[in-house]
Amino acid sequence: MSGQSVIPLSVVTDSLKAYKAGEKDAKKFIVVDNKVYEITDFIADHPGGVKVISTQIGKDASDVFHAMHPESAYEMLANCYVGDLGPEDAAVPELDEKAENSKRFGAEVRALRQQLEEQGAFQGSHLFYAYKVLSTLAIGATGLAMLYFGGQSTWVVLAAALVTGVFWQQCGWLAHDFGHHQAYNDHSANDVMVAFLGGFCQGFSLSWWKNKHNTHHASTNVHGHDPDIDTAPVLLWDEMATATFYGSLEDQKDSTFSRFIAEHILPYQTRYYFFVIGFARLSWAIQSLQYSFSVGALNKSPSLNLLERSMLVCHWVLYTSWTLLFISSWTNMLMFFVVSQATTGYALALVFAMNHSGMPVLTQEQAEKMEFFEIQCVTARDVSMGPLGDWFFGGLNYQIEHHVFPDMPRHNLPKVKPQIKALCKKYDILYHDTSCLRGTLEVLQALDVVQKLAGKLSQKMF
Ligand code: HEM
Repeated sequence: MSGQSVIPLSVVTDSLKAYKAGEKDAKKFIVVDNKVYEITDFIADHPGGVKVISTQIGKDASDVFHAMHPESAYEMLANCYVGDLGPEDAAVPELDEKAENSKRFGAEVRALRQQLEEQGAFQGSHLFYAYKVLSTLAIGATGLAMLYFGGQSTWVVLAAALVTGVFWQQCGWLAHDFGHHQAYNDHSANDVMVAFLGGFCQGFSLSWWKNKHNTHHASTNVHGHDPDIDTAPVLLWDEMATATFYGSLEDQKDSTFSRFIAEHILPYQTRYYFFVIGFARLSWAIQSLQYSFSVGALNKSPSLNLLERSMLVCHWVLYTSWTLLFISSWTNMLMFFVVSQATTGYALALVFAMNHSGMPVLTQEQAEKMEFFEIQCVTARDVSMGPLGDWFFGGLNYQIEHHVFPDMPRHNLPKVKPQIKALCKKYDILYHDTSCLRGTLEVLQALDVVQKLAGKLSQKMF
């Protein structure tokens, strides 16, 4: 189609309505920089996965598109071009005061991104990442050496399990950075690093992680869309999820297990929260294996598939053989397994909970009226800490800045913090920056509010 075609905005928004109504054959469109792209056939082949691109059907995907794609994707995007929005649609004239404010905020953040790009703030420091990779591998080597030389002593095995747990956690943060392409401009170089650090060292699948995590970034804390807040029936994080979960039970009269959880477990979730997060690492590692060996690589590349799967297999083979070879008794082997898995579970989950739990959860309708950048600011929590805290959190305590600029290298996030904070202040947009203790209390408070609601719903239902 010629570049002169004008597509009414209603064509795009109607595709969202049709998608929500479950009309599978309806055409699907997105807008990027006031240009309309038809993605109906492309969705299934999207190299970033079906799930994440689907979050943007019928919407203006400009900011999220710019944040997640290399130059090569723009050439592909051009193939889907069908026309421009009309000038009246591009201007979006009838906005209420709140939406207008959000729009102006978004425009300033976009301008800031441009300015920061020109200053090189999105170029990862190779020295920083070399240091991070080597120092993290040194932690892993220390754990291994402890097992090798002291596998007969229960105390040394215990210490080695704690060190291994911290090693996996730090590998997770580094894989996260590479997964967002923070270190290299070449995306495949970053992906190889994720396969090594995330797959081989930590036991998590690159594609599983990207599918889940990028969808989380594209629809942060949006009810029904963000996979990170969909943790039922283990934990419920907000009232909407609670109402949905209990509501769904009415239609499933035969779901004895879910009904048991709803009646006897969830109304006590604050009490068992600290117990259950100890299993987080094991659960994610199992999900990784299931995803990698059933769904496979996101972009369907056989070589990436092979790389991912062999990294995961090597991880488990080496972990098991070193446990069997270096630890002298079965009880110490069991202890090593439990403590190493649980340490990573706690070290990852406590940080994740602090990132978004207890922050506003949005309905799809609320999110549609907000700029991408506003959603990112209001749904994330920054935690102010010293260098040790920054290390433990892997820089994710600058969660607001990370969500506004996911591809910005970790080492530059503290530098842009004052700028994002000032913009939020200027536009009266929530910017929540707190201490580690306060953040933890907020997470527990959120769990408690939901626990009480679960109790009430359970009393009504059973
Ligand atoms: C016609 C529209 C689109 C085209 C042509 C396109 C193209 C691509 C391409 C080529 C890649 C691989 C990039 C790489 O080499 O790393 C990719 C990855 C990705 N895309 Fe898209 N994309 C489109 C729409 C979207 C939309 C609307 C989203 C919304 C969130 C999205 C999110 C992603 C994500 C998260 C990745 C994974 C990036 C990674 O490897 O980490 N894409 N896309």
